Order: sequence, then C-alpha cells, then structure tokens
Amino acid sequence: MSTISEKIFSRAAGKEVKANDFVIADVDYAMAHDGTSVLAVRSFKEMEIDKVWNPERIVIPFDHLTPANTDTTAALQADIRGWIKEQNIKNFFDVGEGICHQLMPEKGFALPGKLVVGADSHTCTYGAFGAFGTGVGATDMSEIFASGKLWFRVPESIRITAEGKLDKNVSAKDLTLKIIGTLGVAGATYKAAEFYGNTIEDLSMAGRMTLCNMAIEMGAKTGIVPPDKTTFDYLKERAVEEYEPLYADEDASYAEEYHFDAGELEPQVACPHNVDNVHNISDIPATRIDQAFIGTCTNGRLEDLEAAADILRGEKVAVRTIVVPASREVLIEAVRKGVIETLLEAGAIIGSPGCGPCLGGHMGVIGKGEVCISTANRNFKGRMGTGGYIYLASPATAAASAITGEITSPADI
Ligand SMILES: CC(C)[C@H](C(=O)O)[C@@H](O)C(=O)O
Ligand code: SF4
Repeated sequence: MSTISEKIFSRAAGKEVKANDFVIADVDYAMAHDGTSVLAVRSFKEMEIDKVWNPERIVIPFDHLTPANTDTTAALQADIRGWIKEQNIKNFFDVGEGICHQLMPEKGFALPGKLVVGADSHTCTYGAFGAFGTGVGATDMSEIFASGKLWFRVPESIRITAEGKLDKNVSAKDLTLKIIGTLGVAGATYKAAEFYGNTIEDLSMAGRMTLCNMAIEMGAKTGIVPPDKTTFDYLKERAVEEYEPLYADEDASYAEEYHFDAGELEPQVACPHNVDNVHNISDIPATRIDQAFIGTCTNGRLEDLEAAADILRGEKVAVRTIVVPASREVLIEAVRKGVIETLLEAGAIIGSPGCGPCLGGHMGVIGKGEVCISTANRNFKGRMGTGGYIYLASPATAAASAITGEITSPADI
C-alpha cells in the first residue's frame, strides 16, 4: 500500500519506509548550478574533505547568470570551474548549454524511480519522469557532495486527477496555473503531488515538465507523473543508466484528493504578486504590457517556442519580446524547424539558452511600474526588477499579448 514517493524512498534508504518516517537516503544524482554551487562548494571546503563522494553523480550546469553579467559573477564562475576540474566532475555544462532543469532530463539524469536532488527549488521538475526530484539548500548539497546521502522526512502524498481534452488554445501551463490557483501557494506544503487522469496521460514530456516544475509553487516537495510510453520514448536515447519505474499501489493512502475538469478550461493568468492569484483570462480587465518573456524551466522548450511562433507567424510584436530557449538542443531544433526565423521576423529578440531574465539578474529586467507577461513560474514582487509587475501565462498567451500590447487570449488572434 505505498505511494510512488514511499517506494522511491524505500529503495533509496534500503528498507521499507512510510510517509512521515525520517530516513537517510542515497542520492542518485546531485545537481547544483552557477548560483548555488558557489555556496555549496564553500561549505564543502569547510568540511575539509578532499574528494566528492562520486564525481559521476554530480551534475553542474551554469545557467542563472550566463554569460556572466559582472566581473564578480565571472570571478565566482571561474573559481567553480577550477573546483569542477580538481574534482574531476565530467557532467559540467558551461555557459549557453541551457537551464539545469532542462539539461537534467535532456542529458538523461532524471530517471524513473531515482532520487534526484538539486540545489534549486524547481528540481521537482524531474517528477515528470517518475523520479523523486526535490530542491535543497546549498549546505545540504555540500553534505551530499561529501557523502552521497541526505536525511529526509518521507512526504505524505496527495492525488490530483485531471480529465478531459484541453482546448487548442489551452496548454499544460494553463492547467498548472488552475491547479495552483485552486490549491493555493501553501495547499500542498511538504506533500508529494501525484498526477493522474487522461489529461495528464495525453501531455507530452514538455507539458509534464511544466506541470511538475510548478509543484513547488503550491508548497509541494515534488510533483510526480507515473512513467509511461511517452516517458520511455523520451528517455530511449538519453538515459545514462538503467532504471526501474515505480508506481503507487492501488490502495496507497493519500492525504487529499483533487479532481479537475480540464476540458472546460480557458487560458489562465496569475496576476501580481502571487502565483496563486490565478484568473480566467476572460475575467481580467484590459491590462497593457511593456514586455513579453517566453522561456525558463517552465516554458522554454521546443513545444513552447512553437506555440509562440504559431501565434506570431506573419504578425509584428507591439512590445519588447524576449525569447530564451531552455537549452542549446532546444535552440538548434528551433532553428532547424524555422521557429527562430518566425520569431525574429515578428520582432522578438532571442537570448542565449539559460534562465534569462526569469529572476531579474540580466537580459530583460523591467523598470519601476513596468508590466511583463512571462511564461515563468514566479511573479513575486520585485523578482524581475524593483517596482515591476509580472503576469504568468502560457507561451501562446504571452505571444498573443505581445502582438496587441495588452493581455490577450490566443483565441482572439
Ligand atoms: C537561484 C535559485 C536558488 C533559485 C531557486 O532555487 O529557485 C532560482 O532558480 C529561482 O527560480 O528563484
Ligand atoms: S529558469 Fe527561472 S525558475 Fe527556472 S531555474 Fe532558472 S531562475 Fe529558477
């Protein structure tokens, strides 16, 4: 009678465990990026241990402030490159390779049944593959660097079911926003959200990643989609090792259950300054925008860029429109398919793969009083620049809004 999380932790702890048990678990893969590796490495060095537990199980992508925005950032990144070399860490992805949460799946580290821990809150994205992916702080990460282990309280699980066929103007992002708007930012605190139903089964890997990526925005420890053929097909040429998918038992126990009728859904928007301030787009009063941003670990994948290009084809944007592909692979594919050409012809700017302006570091920070419609996962006050306003939406809605200069449903283009 176990949930997926209980099964993954039982394997990783080497004994049968249940929700709320405290365990010391073996971590399968550990990830830290340019931002958090600085602190994790500092804390690792303080432990005075020479070598990391296993260089092959540590993955370090540089994505947050890349290419470096200041000389301070450049110096910090140079230090980490030195440490990576010293520790013989081969899974290092330097400037321009992409966002950590895109690279972990693309490079085959996010695998069904594995425990994958990252020094970044959106590590929950890997639940899209049936992994238990979760974020920790940098000092916890240094502990993993040293021992390959970390303590956890096994989370209770909630079961979220979505049924129905999504309208053509509605995507995984809209469903995700609807779920967060309904449960609230603390609605799933420290729980693992398992996703079921034919709407979820019909989602591509990109859509499932969008969904699990935002599990943390309702407080969840992770979000998990049971692996199926879609998962296995994606992983076929990518998985770095064998894996064993784990599924919940029929009579597994859930703290709560929720049901969504996805067939009825219209495009959703999260208004400033909270992710759960979600409304049907038709209920939002006319809102002018200064910028549109399409990218991030939530919505910077090929399918997202294609959705934007489908709206922007033959049109011209009315506001600054920044598109940042989630990875080099996404960018190459988007070039091959003519997606980038369509976006450029419409007047968009293409940034180098990485986080871009998502957390307000560079490449599209907004000024006081400015409004940005963004495909990211957070709209907190000041996140993209002090005094700015962020509305979260799907790539199609962001593209439609870029054309009109105000928040617009893709159905109206
Ligand atoms: C910089 C990093 C610690 C942070 C996170 O953990 O989420 C960032 O990726 C974010 O999205 O705010
Ligand atoms: S794209 Fe945004 S949310 Fe994702 S890891 Fe980067 S900063 Fe965090």
